[in-house]
Parts: sequence; structure tokens; C-alpha cells
Amino acid sequence: MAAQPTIPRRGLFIGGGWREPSLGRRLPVINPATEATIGDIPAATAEDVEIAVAAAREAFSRDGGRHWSRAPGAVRAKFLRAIAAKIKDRQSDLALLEALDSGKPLDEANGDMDDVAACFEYYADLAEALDGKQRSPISLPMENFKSHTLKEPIGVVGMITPWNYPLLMATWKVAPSLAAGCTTVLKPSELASLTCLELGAICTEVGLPPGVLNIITGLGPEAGAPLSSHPDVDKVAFTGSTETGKRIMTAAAQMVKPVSLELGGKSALIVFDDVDIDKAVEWAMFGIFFNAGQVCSATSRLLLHEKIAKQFLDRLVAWTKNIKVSDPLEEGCRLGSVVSEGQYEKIKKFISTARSEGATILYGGARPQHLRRGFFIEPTIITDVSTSMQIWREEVFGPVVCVKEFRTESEAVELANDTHYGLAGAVISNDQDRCERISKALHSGIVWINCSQPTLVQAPWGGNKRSGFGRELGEWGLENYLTVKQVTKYCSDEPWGWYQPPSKL
Ligand SMILES: NC(=O)c1ccc[n+]([C@@H]2O[C@H](COP(=O)([O-])OP(=O)(O)OC[C@H]3O[C@@H](n4cnc5c(N)ncnc54)[C@H](O)[C@@H]3O)[C@@H](O)[C@H]2O)c1
Ligand SMILES: C[N+](C)(C)CCCC=O
Repeated sequence: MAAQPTIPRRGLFIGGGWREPSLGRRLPVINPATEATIGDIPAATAEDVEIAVAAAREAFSRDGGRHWSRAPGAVRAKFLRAIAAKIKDRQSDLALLEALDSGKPLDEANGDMDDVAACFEYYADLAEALDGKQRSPISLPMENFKSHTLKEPIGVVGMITPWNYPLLMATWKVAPSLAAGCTTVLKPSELASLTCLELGAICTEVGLPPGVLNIITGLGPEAGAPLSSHPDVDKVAFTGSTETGKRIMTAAAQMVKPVSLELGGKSALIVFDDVDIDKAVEWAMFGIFFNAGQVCSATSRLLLHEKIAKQFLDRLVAWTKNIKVSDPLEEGCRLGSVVSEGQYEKIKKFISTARSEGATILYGGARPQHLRRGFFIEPTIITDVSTSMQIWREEVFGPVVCVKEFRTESEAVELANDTHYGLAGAVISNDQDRCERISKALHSGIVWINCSQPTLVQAPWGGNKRSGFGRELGEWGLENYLTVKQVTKYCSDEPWGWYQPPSKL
């Protein structure tokens, strides 16, 4: 097992330095795999939000923006690359902190840090490319006007992020917003903030101008709410639950403030009868047991063609029994604990409600017998599910998959689309035409063919329906933080000639 690090004691990261929260309060950091308190984080309140937003505003307009918001993208790219390099230097200690804070397997946390560094590098490239996209001419059907566009940073951005991929979800917002020239206030989840605070330390090390990135930790209603309703925040970028997303949107609407919302999901994986069963089983497992199912895009509804359903479920149970469920720091761990006691209780309640509504718990459903402490839940497979059951309709955000059979392609699509969410969907079949048809028919922002979950920084990420709107990652992620200005010039020597000129007498 990896050695236990000392948890750094950090303040709020505001204006390039560390500050104690105004009310002096701190929140405990609990390792969900052991239930031990391993440190604490500052609990910011509205007073601290005020100071952080002021710092971000000052950084946005400092020296007329010459050193940041109006600087060439190439200047900002240097900082983004330096941050990526520091993340790589500190990869093993950051991964360890992430695993201790969230309960995810150390191997997964290591992969997350690779993704974090890659995201900063990717947006460094896009920051540079932005310089070449300025003053793009607009083709006009007349000669007396010339127009071009300027892409400008949207301003001060408030970012509110969840605990399932603490540093990665923050990075999906921080990296493109800095590339665009925005300044930011990040409020990570109170359940897992350690690595986001370390990002503050990294910003100091690379000499990021003070106030460009501010990081305030604390509770949603106390720190997140005042950030989302702050009049001097120009945009709110949110990732989290649909319920909180509604609150953020309501607060932002009072000032007609733009928001982007990355919310929950209840995605389906459709498996046809022409597949290699074991390969498909492994993707089905990855789709729901990776990060203990605490993934917005988790394929938590498994749709099996009736001809293979029995054989598939037999193999799924056999493979699932083989998952190493253990302390996240143990070698080979493939399922850690869930993030908190609250999440543990919520998932158990989902399972007991499914049982009481008549579903069958085919495998799992309880605490693993060999783990006496920690918020561990067995990987769980639920069958005999009807479309009116809670387990079919609501996001569990845990290692729990529900299964239904289908006969025809159209029935599979209808079942997959039978949800208020629209984040992702997946299909496994050897018939490529069928996969293409299904990718068009699914009402979701993401479709995976013959896999589930791979995420590429170059490709757009986001949902439809109650999974939110706006796209992160790729060039779409950068556009989130830019506004487009048209500049139009009258180039004719002739007077405009609309009004009658006054008499010269
Ligand atoms: N679509 C995506 O890309 C994506 C990615 C990751 C997670 N998620 C979703 O996130 C959810 C899990 O994350 P969570 O439990 O942290 O979500 P959550 O909504 O409880 O919390 C998210 C963030 O919002 C803050 N918050 C809570 N109440 C607030 C309020 N009144 N005002 C402002 N901020 C407030 C929290 O402190 C936290 O930082 C799941 O529904 C999951 O699907 C979506
Ligand atoms: C695809 N990843 C890396 C699991 C990220 C999912 C983001 C949402 O939970």
C-alpha cells in the first residue's frame, strides 16, 4: 500500500495568497475508505466570496488587461503548460490525496492526473491558436462595409464543481477559461477539495498573476450560492446534480447571467446478440463500476437482447465476482469506497427501494463482508426491473446497474430514450450500420459505439434534456468562456444619405 502523506493545511487561495476564512471555520476531511478524519479545509462564506470575486475582477482589468485578459494567447499558454508540468511532477502525491479524499482506487486517481495534465496542455495549444482567430473577416454582400470578429474573454467566471473527479472536473473549466483570458473563482465540492487547493499551490509556483485563479472551499449554500448570485460574476459554469443546477440557473437568471450546466444522467448501454459476450461484459462493467459508478455518464441501465440475456448475465456475475473491492490504496483495487456516508446511505436506500418495488438483486446489494469499516458497497446487478421503478428512472451515482431485455432495435432505442436525462448512451454490436442508426436515434449529447466511457479532451462533452446544456472539452469548451464581438466599419467616402442635409444658407 502507498505511504500515507501529511494532508497539507491550506487556507482559501485568493489574490495569489492563502487567507483564513472570514468566520474562521473549517470542515473535516474524512477518508471514506477508513472513516478517519485526516485533515480539514476552510469553510468560506459570502464574505470570502466577496473578496475572491473582487480579486478576480481586479486581475481581469489590471493594467488594462495587458498581462492577462488582453494578453496574447501565447502568454497564457506558457502558464497553462507550466501548470501541466507541475501536475506531472506531483502526479503521485496528487493521486494519493485524491484517493484518500474520495475513496477512488489509486490507479484511477493516477489516470485522472494524466487527464488533468493533458487538459492543461490541450488548452495551452488552443490559447495559442486563438491569436490566429482574431479579426476573422465576415463575408458581406456589399463593399461599403467591412466586418470582422473579435473573440474576447467573457470576464470573471464562477465555477462550482462536484466531488466525483475533483481536480479533473475543475480542470475541465479552469483550463479553457484561463486559455480564453478569463479570471475565475473556483468552488470545489466540500466532500473532496484537497487536490483543488493544491492547484492553488501550483499556481503560486508557476507565478500565475495574482487573482487570475481563486479557490474557495466550503459548503454549497454558504459558498456556492453567493458565488452563483454575485452581480460581479459574468458567467457561472456548474457541474453537479440536476437539483443544484436548477438553483444555480434560477440565481443566474436574476441578472441574465449566462450559465453552462453539466448535470446528472441515467445513460443506457444497449447490447445486441451479435457480440463477443466477454468483451461486451467488460465494457458494461467499466460503464458502471469504474469510480464506483459515481460518473455522470455511467451506463447505469443495461439493455440486453433477449437471445443473449441469460448468458450475458451469467458472465457478468462471474466477472463481477472477480473485481477486487478493497482499500483504494491496495495494489490492484478496482472498486474503492463511495465518497461519503451520505452517498453510502443514499445508494443503500436505492437498492432497498428496488427490492421492495419487486426487482431482483441478482448480485451484490450490500457491504462487502471483508470490509468492516468505510463506505463500501458491493458492485450490484439488479434485474426484473420495470420502467416505472425508481431504479430505472433516477440517478443512483453508485456501483448499481439495472438490467432490462429487449427484442427489437426500435424497442431498445425506445427504452434507452425513456428518461428525463440526456447525457450519454452506448451500443455494442458488430453491425456497424445498426450502430450508426442508433447513434442518431439516441437523445443524448454523447454516444459510445462498442465501448462505454472513454473521454477524449478533443471531443465535446455535455448533455441534453435534464442533463444540462453547453459543451465542455474540445474547442467547444473554449467557446464557453469567449464572447464574440462584431466590428463593422463604414469604408465608403460617400455620405450615408438617409437624412436630408440642412440647408447651407
Ligand atoms: N454532466 C457532467 O459532466 C457531470 C460530471 C460530474 C458530475 N455530474 C453530476 O454531479 C452530481 C454529483 O455531484 P455532487 O453530489 O457534488 O452534486 P451537488 O449538486 O450536490 O454539488 C455540486 C456542487 O454544487 C455545490 N452546491 C450545492 N448546493 C449549492 C447551492 N445551493 N448553490 C450553489 N452551489 C451549490 C456543492 O457544494 C458542490 O460544489 C451527479 O448528479 C452527477 O451526475 C455531472
Ligand atoms: C469519463 N470520465 C473520465 C469518467 C469523466 C466523467 C465526467 C463525469 O462524471
